[in-house]
Amino acid sequence: MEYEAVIGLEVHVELKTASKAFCSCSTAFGAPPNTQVCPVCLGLPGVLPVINRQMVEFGIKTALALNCTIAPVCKFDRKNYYYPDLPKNYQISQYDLPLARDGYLEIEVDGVKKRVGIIRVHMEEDAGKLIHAEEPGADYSLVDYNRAGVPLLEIVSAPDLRSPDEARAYMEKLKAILEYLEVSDCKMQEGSLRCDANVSVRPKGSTAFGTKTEVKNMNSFRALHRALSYEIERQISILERGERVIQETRAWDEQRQVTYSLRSKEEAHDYRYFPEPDLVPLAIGQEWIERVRSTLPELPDARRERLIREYGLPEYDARVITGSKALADYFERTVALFPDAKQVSNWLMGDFLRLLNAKGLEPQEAPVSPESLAELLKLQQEGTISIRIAKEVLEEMFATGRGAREIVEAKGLTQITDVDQLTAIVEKVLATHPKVVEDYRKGKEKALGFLVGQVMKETRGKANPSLVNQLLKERI
Ligand SMILES: Nc1ncnc2c1ncn2[C@@H]1O[C@H](COP(=O)(O)OP(=O)(O)OP(=O)(O)O)[C@@H](O)[C@H]1O
Ligand SMILES: [Mg+2]
Ligand SMILES: [Mg+2]
Repeated sequence: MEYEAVIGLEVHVELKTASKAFCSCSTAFGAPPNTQVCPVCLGLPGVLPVINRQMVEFGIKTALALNCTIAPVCKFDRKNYYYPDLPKNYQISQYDLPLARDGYLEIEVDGVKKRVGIIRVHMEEDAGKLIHAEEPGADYSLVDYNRAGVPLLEIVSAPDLRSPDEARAYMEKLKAILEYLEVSDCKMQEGSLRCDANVSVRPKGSTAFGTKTEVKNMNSFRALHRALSYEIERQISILERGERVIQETRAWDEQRQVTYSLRSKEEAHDYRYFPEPDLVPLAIGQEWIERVRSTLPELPDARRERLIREYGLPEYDARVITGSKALADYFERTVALFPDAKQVSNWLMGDFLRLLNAKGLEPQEAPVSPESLAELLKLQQEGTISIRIAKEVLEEMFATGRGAREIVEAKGLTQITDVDQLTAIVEKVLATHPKVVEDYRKGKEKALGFLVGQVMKETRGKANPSLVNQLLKERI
C-alpha cells in the first residue's frame, strides 16, 4: 500500500529582547551560570511578574508577518509541572486565549507552491538549562537558570505538511521570516530556535488522520529531516505488520540516528492550566497593531520578487539568495559595487556558500566583505586574473581575510596576456603532444580542450584561456 505522511510542527523561538519576559534580568547568552536571575524569575514568594512590552511587540510583529489575526484580548496561564529546570514549578504560558491565530506561510518544494496553516502563536517563558554530567558513573546534573524566564514564542503549524522536504522548507521559511523581522537569533545549535515534530501516516487518498507521535530533540534542519524520515518509515512498517502506532512522545538520537520512546499518552503530563493570577489580561488595541504593522520590513517573498524585478535574477537564484537576510544583504551590497548581478549570485551560491559552510559561518560572519568580493570580481572581469585563479584567491581570502588585489600581487597570480610569452608555451605544448594535434586535425574537437589544459597547467592557471584558444588554433 502507498502511504502519506502528515506533519505538524511546534516551533519555539527565543525572542531577542534585552530583558526577560516578566522581570528585568538580562537575556544575554553565555554569561556564567545563574548570574542572570532574580526573585521574580526564580519564583520566590511574594514577587510579582510584569509583562515585557518588547516581547508583546515582537509577538505582534511575528504574528502579522505570519498573516495571523491578533486577539483583541489574550491572557497568560500557568502550565504546572515539576522539573528541576523550572524554578517556579510552573511556566507562564498562554492556553485558551493565545496572542494570535489562523495564519499561514508559503513554501515551495520542487517548484510546487503551498500554503501551510499556522494554528496559533503564543507567548511563554523559557525554562532553565540542565547539564547532565557525562563522565562514567556520574550521578548529578547541573542547573543554569539564566535562561529561565527568557521570552519565547510558540508557533504551531496546522497538520498541512506532507513530507520531510516540506517540513524543512517550512522551517527554512519560518527562520528566514524571523531573521528578517529581527526578533530572534534563530540559532538551532544554541537553542534559540527549537522544533518538535508531530507526525502520523495514513494510506494515500485517505482523509482521516492516523495516530501521531511527537518527536523532540532535533538540533538542526538536517536532524529534523532525518528524524521525520525515520519516524515515517517506522510507522509505515508498524502498519504493514498489521499493528497500531501508539500515541507517544519520542526523542531523536543523533548518535544512533533513530527515534526512541520518551513517554506514552498515559504518562503524559496533566498540566492543570489555570489563569495566571498575577497578570491582568492583555488587551492589544488596533492602534498598537497598526503601528507595529507599519514597521514590518520587506519580507523574504517580497524581497525575492524585487530581486527578480530589479536585478533580473532567475527565480531560483532569487530564492536561494533571499533564503537568508544576511545573504540577501550581502548580495545587494556587492551588486552596488559590481553591477553584474548574475555573476555575483553565481559566486555567492557557489564558492562563497561552500566556503562559508565549510567554516560553519553565517553570511554576516564571512571573513570576506562585499567590498573585497567586488574587488575580486573586478579583477576577473578586467582580465587581470582567470576564473580559475579567482576561485583560488577567494579560498585564500577566506583563509586569511586578506584583500583580493593584495593576494594577487603578493603571489604573482596576474593573468598572462603577453602573446610572445604564451606563444612560446603553446609551441612547447604542441611539440610535446604531436598525436593530440593529429587527432584534432582529423576532426576530434575535444583534443583542443586537452591542449588548452596543458597550457593552463604549464602556466599554473594564469594563462588567459581565450587567448590560449586563439593561439592554439592559429598554429594547428
Ligand atoms: N494526526 C496528526 N498527525 C500529525 N500531526 C498532527 C496530527 N494532529 C495534530 N497534529 C499537529 O500536532 C501539533 C499539536 O500541537 P499543540 O501545541 O496544539 O498540542 P500538543 O502537542 O498536544 O501540546 P504541547 O504544546 O503540550 O506539546 C500541531 O502542530 C498539529 O498540526
Ligand atoms: Mg504545543
Ligand atoms: Mg506538542
